[in-house]
Amino acid sequence: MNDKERIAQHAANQVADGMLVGLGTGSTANCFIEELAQRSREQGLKVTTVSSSIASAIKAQQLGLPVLGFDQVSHVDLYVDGADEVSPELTLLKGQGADLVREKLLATASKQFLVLVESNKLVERIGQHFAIPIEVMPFAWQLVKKQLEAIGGQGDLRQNANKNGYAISSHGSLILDMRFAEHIDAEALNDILNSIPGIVEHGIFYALATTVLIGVNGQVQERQAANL
Ligand SMILES: O=C(CO)[C@H](O)[C@H](O)COP(=O)(O)O
Repeated sequence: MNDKERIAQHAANQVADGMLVGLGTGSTANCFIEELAQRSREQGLKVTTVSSSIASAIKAQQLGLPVLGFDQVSHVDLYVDGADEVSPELTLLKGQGADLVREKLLATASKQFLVLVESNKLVERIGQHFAIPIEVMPFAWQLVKKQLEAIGGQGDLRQNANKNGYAISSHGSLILDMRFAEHIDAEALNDILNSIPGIVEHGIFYALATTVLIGVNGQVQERQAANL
């Protein structure tokens, strides 16, 4: 079992009977979906799920997990997802996929948000390895980009996988991948991005994670948010 599978199994073991579980998106979230389905099959664990993406919903359904539509849920007990970067204060960078809106909705609505990462995702500051993904209304991208450049942002629209057009999010938005100067910290940037009209959502998840499970050299380390 590798570190990713180990943290996924650890997370699946924290799911209790009757929970409504939010499913994340990406390779780590996929491992968690597999582990959860296995517990449901082999131990009779009864759960309902809601998914942050169509890809994860299909995977969960194929493995026999019940998946509710997003508009059918009014609460979520536990949301489990990966991340691209995790800072020492447990701020996250997410969104290398294109499902930020649902991911942030689940992170905000859940009683607990459990984040699963291998140790290479730990960073000193958000934006250290990746640009910040910013979903924008298609008609607003130039105006938003100009405002981001005014605070020192540099970047451009994300290309699609074939590099023959622009990437489109699950909700039809364009994605600006922007880098910012080191002196703008994640909290300040989060506030700025939340306040610019035309931005649908962005990849900084500030003060949302309740617990981070870190897979490192065959061990699982657990970090709890300071405000708990
Ligand atoms: O935020 C995400 C998708 O929008 C993913 O959770 C993040 O990109 C990590 O993916 P992986 O588990 O494949 O490394």
